Amino acid sequence: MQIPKTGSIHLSEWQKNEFVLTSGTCLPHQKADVYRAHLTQIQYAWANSEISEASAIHLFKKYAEKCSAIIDSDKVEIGLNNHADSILALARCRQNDSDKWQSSLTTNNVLELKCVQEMAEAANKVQMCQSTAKATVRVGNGVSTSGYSTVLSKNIHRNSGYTVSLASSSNSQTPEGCSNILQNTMISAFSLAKESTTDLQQCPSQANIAVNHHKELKPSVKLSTQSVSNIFLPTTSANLGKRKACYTLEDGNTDTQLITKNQTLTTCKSAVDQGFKTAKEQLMVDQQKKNKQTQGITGVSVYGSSKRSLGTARSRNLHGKFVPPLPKNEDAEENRKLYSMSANEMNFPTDERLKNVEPKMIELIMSEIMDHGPPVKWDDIAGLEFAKTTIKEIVVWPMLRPDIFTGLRGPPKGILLFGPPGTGKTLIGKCIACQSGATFFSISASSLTSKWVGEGEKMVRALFTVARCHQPAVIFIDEIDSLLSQRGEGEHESSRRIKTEFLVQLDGATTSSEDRILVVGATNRPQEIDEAARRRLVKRLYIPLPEASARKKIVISLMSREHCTLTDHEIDAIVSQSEGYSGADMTQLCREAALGPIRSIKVIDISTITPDQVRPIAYVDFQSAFLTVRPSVSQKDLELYVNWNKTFGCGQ
Ligand SMILES: Nc1ncnc2c1ncn2[C@@H]1O[C@H](COP(=O)(O)OP(=O)(O)OP(=O)(O)O)[C@@H](O)[C@H]1O
Repeated sequence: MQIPKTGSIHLSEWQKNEFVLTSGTCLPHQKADVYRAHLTQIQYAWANSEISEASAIHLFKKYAEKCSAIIDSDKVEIGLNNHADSILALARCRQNDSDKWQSSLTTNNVLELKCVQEMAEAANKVQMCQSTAKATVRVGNGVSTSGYSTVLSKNIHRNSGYTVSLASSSNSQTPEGCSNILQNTMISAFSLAKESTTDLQQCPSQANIAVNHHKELKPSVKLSTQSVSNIFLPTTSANLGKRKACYTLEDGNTDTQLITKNQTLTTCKSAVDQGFKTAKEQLMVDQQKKNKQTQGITGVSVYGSSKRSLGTARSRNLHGKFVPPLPKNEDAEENRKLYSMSANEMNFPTDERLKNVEPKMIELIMSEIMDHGPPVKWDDIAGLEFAKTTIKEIVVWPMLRPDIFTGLRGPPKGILLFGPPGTGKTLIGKCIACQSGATFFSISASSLTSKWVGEGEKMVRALFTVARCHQPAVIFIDEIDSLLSQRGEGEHESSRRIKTEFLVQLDGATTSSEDRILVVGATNRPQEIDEAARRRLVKRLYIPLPEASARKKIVISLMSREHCTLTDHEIDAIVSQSEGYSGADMTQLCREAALGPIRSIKVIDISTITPDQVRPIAYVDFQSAFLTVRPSVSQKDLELYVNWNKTFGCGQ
């Protein structure tokens, strides 16, 4: 064994202690005392340059670890930690009496505590028996620097539930001397604590009291609920000139900075810290680790916290950029994997409401039904002025200002957009979501009945549940007629169940004033929707074919992004020629015309031609396009819409 040889490490004392250790009859607390004494001696020796820095670090670490192993061990035979456990258990029992308990202890009234006053008195007594040595004690958030302080803290904690550190400055009055006096103080502190639940409750948070008994200073007491007192051992008076360190620990600074000649104690401290942790410190470290883990996982969570993050992401301002709830980049695969894991596997806090929903369904809804496309502005929708104005008034404003649109002004929970295909119903649904800051879920009703055979009903339930978690939300159901068609003889059982579930969910959204969910149904066959469903979709808006002005707007808008030579006159000619075309037809017409210049390139040149060599789109290309792109809506169908609008529609 490596034994320091000279000076303040008294060889005889060291050997005597070693003998106690190896006697075989040594009790845990005696062993701990021996190690503590060793630690003290090592520090003295180092402070007086009697041993090298390297030796000091090595020895300090070694004995600090040994000491800690005894103090922190919960085993009755070899450890001392059981007392603390008993106190904590006792405290917990008391705590159960009142969950709402709050400590009455404050930094001001703690000075009036009997135990604190007694401790101050004890400090004075210790001071009397001190030599001229000096000690500096600082209270901080840092971990204990010396095994010695920890041992003292432990002793006191065992008895009182308080963590108290005493700075002893004497090399002759090593901890035993001080702790004897402190024992009495702490016993009374504990008695005091026992008398009051309040005081016992203080145990977990541990009032840390540090007594500064610097000779020239009056004893002072500091208390901080989360701090661990620190103590730095002093030098002897005989070696003041050789004193190595000015030890400083700032309150609240866990990265202790010890200003020493060679930063020695810092090294020493970190060496000690690595192996020497009190039970409380270990608990705090473990707790922090746990918290970090939870936060880390929550960071990628889509549910639970995501409810907030999605909410934030979507609560953009009116013209803010649409932020998709899921990143559409290489992380998508990662997210996909995460969603496919069950909530339990992921071990993150899920939204309570999602607990009964199959993770598989949540994944589908998040990845396939929740829309992540580019934002749509009202201006992107050509024409349809009446529908747009109505929707802004009855849906978007109420969603933006639910505080004003209350009671009778409350928004409808379901609207129906009906009209010929390709007239912008989906665009409107998306625009409502974007402009009202809502999450947009878009699903085709036919996929509910065909894609998730046997599971459509569950899917409807899951969809509304997820939407509820991401409010405000717009659920757009295309081809809603296939979901809500009138009941007939041949109606399949599963379709009937889906429909029932949908109506139940819609009713739920309607009756709950807190839910900010809007169902937008779109159909080309409004006449097939049954009465019950029609009644629930209170606002039924006709989305007709685009008028001339709207068609012109579509052409101009699409051509503005291309290299084209269309004159105003030519555009007007295209508009008049496209009477009866839907918005989608107009788009298709423009696409077809845009291919004209490419078609005029010789096949042999297609691989070498540069983009600027491709000629601009011209009127002639539209003439050709009209030959292949025909209107998709028949006059007969149009009449049907107009009639249905007259009967059930809410428009002009
Ligand atoms: N009013 C419009 N303004 C601008 N573009 C439009 C308009 N109507 C349709 N379009 C174009 O047609 C495409 C299809 O429109 P959308 O999907 O909204 O029609 P829809 O009425 O939902 O059709 P469907 O009934 O077949 O589902 C749009 O992407 C857009 O390019």
